[in-house]
Amino acid sequence: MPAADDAPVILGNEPGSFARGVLTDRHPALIQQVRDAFPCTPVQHRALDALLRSVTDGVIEPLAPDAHDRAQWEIWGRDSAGGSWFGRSWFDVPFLWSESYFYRVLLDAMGHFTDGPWRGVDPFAPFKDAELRGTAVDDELAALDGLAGRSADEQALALAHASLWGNRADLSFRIASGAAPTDGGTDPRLVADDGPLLWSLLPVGAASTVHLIADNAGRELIPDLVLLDHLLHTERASRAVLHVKPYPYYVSDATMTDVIDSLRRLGAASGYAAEIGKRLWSAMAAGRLAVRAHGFFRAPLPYSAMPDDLRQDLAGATVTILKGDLNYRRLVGDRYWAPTSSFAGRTAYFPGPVAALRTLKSDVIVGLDAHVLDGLEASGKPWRTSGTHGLVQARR
Ligand SMILES: O=P(O)(O)OC[C@@]1(O)O[C@H](CO)[C@@H](O)[C@@H]1O
Repeated sequence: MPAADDAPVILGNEPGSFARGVLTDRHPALIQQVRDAFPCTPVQHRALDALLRSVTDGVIEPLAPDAHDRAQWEIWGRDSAGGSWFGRSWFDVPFLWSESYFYRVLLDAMGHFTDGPWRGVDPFAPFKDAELRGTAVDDELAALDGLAGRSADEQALALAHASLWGNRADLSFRIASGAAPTDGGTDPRLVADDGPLLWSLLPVGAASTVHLIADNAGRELIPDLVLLDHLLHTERASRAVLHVKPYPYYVSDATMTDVIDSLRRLGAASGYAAEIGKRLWSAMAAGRLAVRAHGFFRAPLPYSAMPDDLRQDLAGATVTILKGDLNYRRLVGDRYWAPTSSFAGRTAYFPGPVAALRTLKSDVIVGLDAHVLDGLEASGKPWRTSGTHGLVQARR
């Protein structure tokens, strides 16, 4: 796998690849799940049928002429040779692009952008709600009580790991379980751990501003919020900015509605979770915690293409933390990089110090030590895509 900038872009057409499996299996299954979760109208059923036909046998169609963002997607759909992804097979265009566009068309099929009763309805809300109301979240919130008596450093480590593994919807605040070592020991599931560098970027009392680019709602967003509360409460940060998606995206990606739901869930809990909920509520009122939903967060593009206003905003961060797999793909570029190529090199364009907390769920990976890579490859297991491994990577 090449280290150079011309590393192959991940497409969906390689037989047996993870990307192809997402297009052939996950997208049709998701259409069915959405169909089953809502009392769909004939118009919606027809639109979902059309999307299913398109993703299985057809080509990528442009948005309707009156779609509010048609012109934007036409620009985003240009290839580097001046052609267009529209009219091509879903399998033959960049995976990042086809996945993003799939979600855009799915929202259209459900009438999300059309005047009428379905405008603004989140097609993924039933799944998000079920997760947020589930007993697993009760248990995870109750487990926060066990953290209250620990040192600030132990809490920081446990909460960062909870945020990381929350990306697998497998968060664990339970330091007693040994899942997330708090003694400075290494978590064997981490393929890279720049935790010490991350903490060195946020010394106590330095009036830092931390930005966090969120990923999923529910069992990931709650630990993300708890982590931000910790950074504010312990004065590792004096301001926090949470970036969410401007509309529902990638099944469970967090929107402002999800932030509100999570804050209400924390506030309605008991014990330490409720205390955290109250602090976050006050931090919002005081402007110490801000939420933003820039349109670029739903773009089918890497962050190297971010617009100037977002670049300037992130340039004001002491450190920007990116959560999850998709943000990682967009951070380093959705390509088959050499796994040992440098994380700092791949992210040099980013407008300030940056950190990634991610469980591995797709083929993209950089910044591995050669011996770590050898061990992973020797395991014979699908370590890149199974969500069994995670990473903390950072650069100043
Ligand atoms: O960003 P997340 O939530 O960690 O994961 C998103 C993701 O793993 O799910 C897709 C498969 O459905 C991948 O293509 C994509 O990267």
